[in-house]
Amino acid sequence: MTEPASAETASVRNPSARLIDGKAFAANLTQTIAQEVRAFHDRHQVTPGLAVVLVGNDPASEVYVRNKALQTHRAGMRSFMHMLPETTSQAELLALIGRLNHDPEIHGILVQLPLPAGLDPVAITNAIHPDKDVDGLGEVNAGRLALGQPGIVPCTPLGCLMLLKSELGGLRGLHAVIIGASNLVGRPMARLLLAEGCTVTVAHIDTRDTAALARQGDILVVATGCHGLVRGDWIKPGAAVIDVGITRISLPNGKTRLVGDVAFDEAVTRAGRITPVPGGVGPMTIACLLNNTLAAARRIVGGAA
Ligand SMILES: Nc1nc2c(c(=O)[nH]1)N[C@@H](CN(C=O)c1ccc(C(=O)N[C@@H](CCC(=O)O)C(=O)O)cc1)CN2
Repeated sequence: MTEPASAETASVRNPSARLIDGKAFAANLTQTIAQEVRAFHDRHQVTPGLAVVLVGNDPASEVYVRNKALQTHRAGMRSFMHMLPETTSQAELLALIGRLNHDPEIHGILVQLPLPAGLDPVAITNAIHPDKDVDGLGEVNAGRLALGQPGIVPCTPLGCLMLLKSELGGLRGLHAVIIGASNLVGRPMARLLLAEGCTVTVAHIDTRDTAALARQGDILVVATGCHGLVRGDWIKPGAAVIDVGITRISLPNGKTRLVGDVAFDEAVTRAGRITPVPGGVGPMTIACLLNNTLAAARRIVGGAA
């Protein structure tokens, strides 16, 4: 009698993973948020407002904050951009955050990272009022997530979780391996997956034999900023691979290209599902920011829809 194909043999016979289309998912989510923003406005005569603060001239950050403003408008919310010079002092930035904390037209505040050297990202993130901390990076919201309490969840891990749940359904009992332990992605991702009932392993810069750990993951989330780190043979056949890395590399023809932390051409022959770069996790980060801003406005205005 022929044995039924396991996830492993099926994936080896079918060498191309299913692409997880984060761009399409994010577009749908943004459309739903826009409808909810209209309903919220009809009920409360309030338009959710998001303040984004950029210090300095990092070209990638400039692209991200421009896209945030564009998507905020598309969702029917108000966008308040604060573009500050590289020379901005910690005291000046804290004073701005203080004003935004008290501004009734602002329901969400975000300071774009990374900040220029000399500014303390921890002190600055913690200065944002927890109810307006739509990045979920301050100690109050991070603490709530660590304790399994409701709060605002960081945008990129929230986006990864939405993609995983829509692809896999329930995650309970799966082994999730996360490579990278940053406060922005790896740590909150671990807490979210733990809350979903996954067994979670976090590999980091000092981990020995990360490849061997990665091979155990039914889910593999990679957020290291080290492009091409994860090779095809690091991936458990049939695994769901979420590539958070985005690096712009130069090509021999003088052009540039965005690539992830996963060697995509190799991974696609082993994984069951995989996010591309671009078009995978990145667009979800901005859609989840809109999601968090609407949720913050709902809480601030009175908890109603
Ligand atoms: N305060 C924060 N700073 C940073 C965060 C964050 O969540 N909060 N995340 C990243 C950058 N980021 C959002 O800020 C971000 C990165 C990438 C994308 C995105 O849509 N990427 C596209 C490609 C875009 C391009 O052409 O360059 C994709 O992957 O398809 C959105 C947001 C660090 N800082």
